[in-house]
Amino acid sequence: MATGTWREWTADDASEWLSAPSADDDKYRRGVLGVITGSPDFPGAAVLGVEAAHRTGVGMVRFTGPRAVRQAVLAARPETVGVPGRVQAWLLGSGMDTDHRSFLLAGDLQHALASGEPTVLDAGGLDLVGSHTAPTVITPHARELARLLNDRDIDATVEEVEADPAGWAARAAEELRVAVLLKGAVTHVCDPDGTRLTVTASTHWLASAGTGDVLGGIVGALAATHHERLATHATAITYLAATAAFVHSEAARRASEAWEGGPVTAMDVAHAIPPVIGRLLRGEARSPRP
Ligand SMILES: NC(=O)C1=CN([C@@H]2O[C@H](COP(=O)(O)OP(=O)(O)OC[C@H]3O[C@@H](n4cnc5c(N)ncnc54)[C@H](O)[C@@H]3O)[C@@H](O)[C@H]2O)[C@@H](O)CC1
Ligand SMILES: Nc1ncnc2c1ncn2[C@@H]1O[C@H](COP(=O)(O)OP(=O)(O)O)[C@@H](O)[C@H]1O
Repeated sequence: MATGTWREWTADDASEWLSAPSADDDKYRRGVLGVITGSPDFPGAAVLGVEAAHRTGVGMVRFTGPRAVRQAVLAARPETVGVPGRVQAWLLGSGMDTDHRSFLLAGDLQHALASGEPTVLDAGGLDLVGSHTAPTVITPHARELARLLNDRDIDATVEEVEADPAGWAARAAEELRVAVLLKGAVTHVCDPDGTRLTVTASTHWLASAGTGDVLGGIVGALAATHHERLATHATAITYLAATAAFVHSEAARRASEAWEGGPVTAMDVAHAIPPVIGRLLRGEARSPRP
C-alpha cells in the first residue's frame, strides 16, 4: 500500500509538545485526565495507565472505572481522585473486554465520549471508534487493528498488518477518520490529514505485558495537559501521540540502562518517565543510542 512519506519523530519534535506548569497553573488549568480502564481480570492495566499518567505530569487523574478496580488504583497511587467530576481528556479501554461490558460501564463510556473532550481509545475501548466527535486517537497493536478492521468489514489478517504496518495504519486512519497509533517495534502514528510519523523503539525489552497500558497513560496525560490547544487544533492529537510514543521509548531505554541493559517491567518504564520529560524540557539531546 502506498502511504506517502513517513518521518521519524525526534527529541526536538517531542520537546515542542511538552510543557511544565507555570506560576499561573493549578491542577485544573494544568489538565484533568479521566480514566475508565481495567476489569476484574486485568486490574493491573488500570494501575499501570494511571501510574504513567501521573508520571507524565498531569494536573489530576480522575479514575471512574469499574469499582472492583478502583481500590487497586487508589492503593497504588493515592493521588488519584475516585469520583466523577470535571475532566479535560479521557483514556478509555485498557484492560477491558468488549464482550463483557456491563450496562453501567457502557453508559459511562458513552457519557465520556459524548463529553466532547479529547479521547484515547485503547484495547477494550477500540470498538467505540466512530462514535467520537472530539480529537481522538486509537492505540491498537497489530492483532487489535486487524480485529477492528475486520469488524468494519475490511479484510486484514494479523500477518498482513505486521507485514505492512505503515500501509494498514494509514488505511485505518482514512477509513475510521481518526488518528491511529499502531504499536510495534516501530510505532506508526498517522491521521486522515496525511500526517505520517514513526517512533523506533529504543529497546526491544519493551515487548512485555503492560507496556502498552503505560503508553496509554502517557498519551492521555499529554492530551489532558494540551486540552486548550486541542480545542482549537484537533490535529495536535497526532503529534501528542507521537510524543508519547517517543517518551515511552526513551523511558524504556533509561529503565533498561538502570539494569545495565537488562529487562524492564512495565512499571519500571512508568517510573522512568519523569527524567525523560525533564531532559526534553531542558532541551537536552537524547544520549546517543548504543
Ligand atoms: N497487567 C495487566 O493487567 C495487563 C493487561 N493487559 C490487557 O489485556 C487485554 C488483552 O491484551 P492483549 O494484548 O493480550 O490482546 P490480544 O488481542 O493480543 O490477545 C487476546 C488473546 O489472544 C491470545 N493470543 C494473542 N496472541 C497470541 C499468540 N501469539 N500466541 C498465543 N495466544 C495469543 C491470548 O490468549 C490473548 O489473551 C487488553 O485489555 C490489555 O489492556 C495487557 O496489557 C497485559 C497486561
Ligand atoms: N519487538 C518490540 N520491540 C520494541 N518495542 C516493542 C516490540 N513489540 C512491542 N513493542 C512496544 O511495546 C508496547 C506493547 O504494547 P501492547 O502490545 O499494547 O502490550 P500490552 O497490551 O501487554 O500492554 C508498545 O508500546 C509497542 O510499541
